[in-house]
Amino acid sequence: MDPNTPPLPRINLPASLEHRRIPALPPAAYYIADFVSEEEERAILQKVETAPKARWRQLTHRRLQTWPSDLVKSTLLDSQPLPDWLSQPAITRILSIPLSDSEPHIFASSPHGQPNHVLINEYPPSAGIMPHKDGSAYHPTVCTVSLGSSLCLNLYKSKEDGALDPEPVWRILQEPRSLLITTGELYDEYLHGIDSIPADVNLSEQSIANWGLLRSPSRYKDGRNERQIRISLTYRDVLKVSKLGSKLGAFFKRP
Ligand SMILES: O=C(O)CCC(=O)C(=O)O
Ligand SMILES: [Fe+2]
Repeated sequence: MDPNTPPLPRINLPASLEHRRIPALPPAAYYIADFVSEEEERAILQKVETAPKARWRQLTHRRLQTWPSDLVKSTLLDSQPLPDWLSQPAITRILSIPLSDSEPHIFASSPHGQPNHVLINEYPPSAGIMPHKDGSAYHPTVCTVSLGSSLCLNLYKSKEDGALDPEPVWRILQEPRSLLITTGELYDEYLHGIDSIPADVNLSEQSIANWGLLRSPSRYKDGRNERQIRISLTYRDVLKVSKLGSKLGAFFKRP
């Protein structure tokens, strides 16, 4: 190849999110299989892995980091911006995709016009997360970048009596380097969770809501996904930001 030929753009984003809407789901969820390149994935994983030890919070089966900091009473103490490696390329790319031909990007109607908080979860192969809702601290738009391994996110509905129906209503397969965006009813009315199992099974066009948008559906034609370590980056806009944060920052300082 001519050494002067510029490298081909590795990421082809859709012209709008509408092109990547998951049609089987209530309004609205979007899935972009190739959201970051392999090179970008490696660079982000390296940053996550080499973060200072004090950044990690160890739970029983998984560990997590919060950037720029933990919430205090559902409030983000506005002491530091997100580091570059979390805003580039992910936030820039999210903001560059219009919702539709006639609408701006998905955070245009959120209080800060973009995500201001990132939760990083690391799941060993058999780890998951109990069904839950994300609560009222955030604007109801969740952007999840998956790295390292595929797994299924389950969506559940509460029964009339408020109890959880243990059978998921839908399953979404998240491949490495993908972006999943969930909004609206999916945020307010449904719960989401990840099974604590070493492999996702019974994967098929019938059982996986975003099958038609997967990068490599043929990889799962035996219906199985053996899990490896998966890292997820969850981008959200925290509604309440305290300017006091910069003054209190010293008390909540993170390395
Ligand atoms: O890792 C994921 O995809 C989900 C994480 C999640 O639901 C949360 O941290 O609230
Ligand atoms: Fe969640």
